[in-house]
Parts: sequence; structure tokens; C-alpha cells
Amino acid sequence: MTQATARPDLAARPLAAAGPAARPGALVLADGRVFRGLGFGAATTVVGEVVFNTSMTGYQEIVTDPSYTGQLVCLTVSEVGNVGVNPDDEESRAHGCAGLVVRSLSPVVSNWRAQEDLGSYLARKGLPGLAEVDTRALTRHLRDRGAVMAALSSEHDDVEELLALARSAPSMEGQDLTGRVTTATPYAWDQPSWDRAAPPADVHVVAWDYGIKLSILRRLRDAGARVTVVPASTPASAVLAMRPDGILLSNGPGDPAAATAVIAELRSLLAAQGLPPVFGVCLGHQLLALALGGRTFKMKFGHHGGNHPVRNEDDKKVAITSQNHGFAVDPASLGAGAALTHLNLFDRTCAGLRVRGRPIGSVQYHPEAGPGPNDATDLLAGFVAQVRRLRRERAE
Ligand SMILES: NC(=O)CC[C@H](N)C(=O)O
Repeated sequence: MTQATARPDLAARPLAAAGPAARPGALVLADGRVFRGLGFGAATTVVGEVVFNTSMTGYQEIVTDPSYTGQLVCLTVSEVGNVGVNPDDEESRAHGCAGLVVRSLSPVVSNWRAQEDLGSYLARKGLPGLAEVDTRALTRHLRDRGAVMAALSSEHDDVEELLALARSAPSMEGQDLTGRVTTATPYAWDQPSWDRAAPPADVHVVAWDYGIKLSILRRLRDAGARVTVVPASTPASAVLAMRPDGILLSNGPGDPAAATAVIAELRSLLAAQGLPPVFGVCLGHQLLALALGGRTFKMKFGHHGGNHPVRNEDDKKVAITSQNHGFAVDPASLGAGAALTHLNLFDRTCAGLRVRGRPIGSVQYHPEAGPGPNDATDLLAGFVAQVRRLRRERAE
């Protein structure tokens, strides 16, 4: 019997088409641990920091999240690739993780939105994948030992060569990667989420692009903002000269403390009087904290997944959130001018902050939920509502 699907040709594809070609590959950690597997996607060799992501869904969003630049992502979910990929779920067209590690690559692609299988998609993007890996053992190792540099090859399994590569890779600490992923020129964003009709846009938000996820832009548009995205190197004075109704500080890759030029611009932004609302997401949150004089630190293995409970310290409500970060803000370093607004209940790290007496706040997690639970999506809509309210009040 044929399955009803928009793409019957993709409904059930044999392993040979969608699954790993029988190409031996390996992931070799700088500490000497070796994980053998089968290469798929592009046949290539890369280095990066290995992290594990516990999301049950959303591998395409994970692969294309620019915050994973320089990282090899191990998915703990056991079956990957079953819903294929499509053009609407990309978080970035050009950036994302350096390589993907999975347990089982699905031999079947079956979803009405699917237009391609994961292996072909990764090959087209030049990204290596490694399947048939004992991802549970790898995850337990990372949990015990912490994030580690590694070499991943989907084209060979020469362990000595990969070990030497892994050992020569620079650690994520100290790396400013914002310049690698930011837009070269400003652009206007006017697209809502794929399943929404956008309301009229009545406010203008300028988003500083440190490696922005497209679903942040889509959610802002869903809430009625038109957005101008500007390069990470844009001076604060140029952003303010655009007379934005709101300013968004985006997510992005690398060590926040290393992004010194960006932090200097945020410091000068904060020195301006009568700022419109400012909202930071993930790297944007960390950079805001640094500009406020705070400190960030490297976490043992970070937070990457869609199951992180976060408590709002105002109303004590708990949201299950999507997270992806390897650094965090030390809340004790923030000083009296800022308050901790959200707490990660897994390890009591800082999940959000607010500047007292000013319309400035940020969260360490991902309210755009691309992928992840929707508990926190009201944060971006709330930001746009605040932008609208302040614009009205200031016009009166
Ligand atoms: N998603 C992000 O913005 C990540 C922020 C930062 N690169 C970190 O790993 O902590």
C-alpha cells in the first residue's frame, strides 16, 4: 500500500539512498578516546569541540544553528533523519555545526514537509556525519570529562592522524567567532514563521547579528516588528542613528569574553540616555552581562537540549526551555545595577537578567525555540509588546 504523503518518492527510501554509505569513519577525542562509525554526508575530516544535544526533535535546526560553529554535535536521540530536511527549518543558510554524530541514521524519510534526506543535505553543505556511533558512551564520557576537542572523519579511520589533529585544535575558550558568522552587510527581514501570516509591522527592531538564528527574526516578525539585521561590527552610534524602536542582541558562537570589540560597542550603547528596549538572547545575554562589568565562565559541558527547566524569579513560574550554550554568566559578578530574573533549575546557573530601572533584559536560553518547547515563546512577543508600548509612551 502506498503512503499518503506530499512527496511519495521520499516516503520510504532504502538504506542505500538515505542511510550511511559503508565508509568507515571515526571521532577521535584529544584525550585519546576513539569512537568508530560509518561516514555519511560529505566525505571530509574536521576538528571541533564535541558537545551533546539532548533534543528529541529538530536536527535540521541544530545543524544550522550558527552558535554551533566550530563544534561537533552528538545527538543523544537514537534515530535521526526520519523526517528529512526542508528549506523552511534552516536556522542559517550558510553557518552551523562543523560535524554531526548520530547513533542510527534512519533508512526512511517520511514527512510531508521533507524535500531531501539528511545525508544528501549534509553532503551538499560540505558537512561530515558519523553514524553507528555509541552516542550513549560518548555522552557519558563528555558528561564526566567535560567538553573536549576532537577530530571527526567521515572518509577514513586513521586514528593516529585524527588524534594528532584533535590535539592540535585550539580550545573554544578565547575564541571570538562572531566575525566568522555575522552578515557582511545590513539587510531587512520581513518573513514570518512558515506556518504564520504576519500581522502589519508597526515597530522597527535593529538586530545586531553575532550569528543570529532565523527563527528569532521570524518570531519578531510574527509579533509585528520589521527587523533590520546589522553586522556585529556596527558601532553603537550607527545603530542608534537608525532610530530603532527596539534593539536585539543575538545568539552566536564562541567565547563571549573574547568578543572584546562587540563588548566595547555595547558599553557605549549602555552609556546612551533614553535607550529603546534592549533584549539579549544567549550570546547576546552574555555580551550584555560583560558590557555591564560582569564575568562569564566556561561550563563543564554546557547546556544543549530542549528539556531545561528555568524559573522566572518574579512569579516563580517554571518554563521548559531550549538551550545551547557552553559559557555562562556569573550572577555574583553583575553588581547592584542588574538583577537575576531567571534561574536554570538543573544547576542553578544564571538564565536571565535585567538592568534595574531600564528597559534592558536578556535570557541565556532560546525563546525562539528552534527547535524546542514553546513555553518561552512569549518572551520575544513580550519584547515587541514592550517596544510598542514604550514607543507610544515616548511619542505622547
Ligand atoms: N547559543 C548561543 O548564543 C551560544 C553562546 C556562546 N557561544 C556559548 O556557547 O555559551
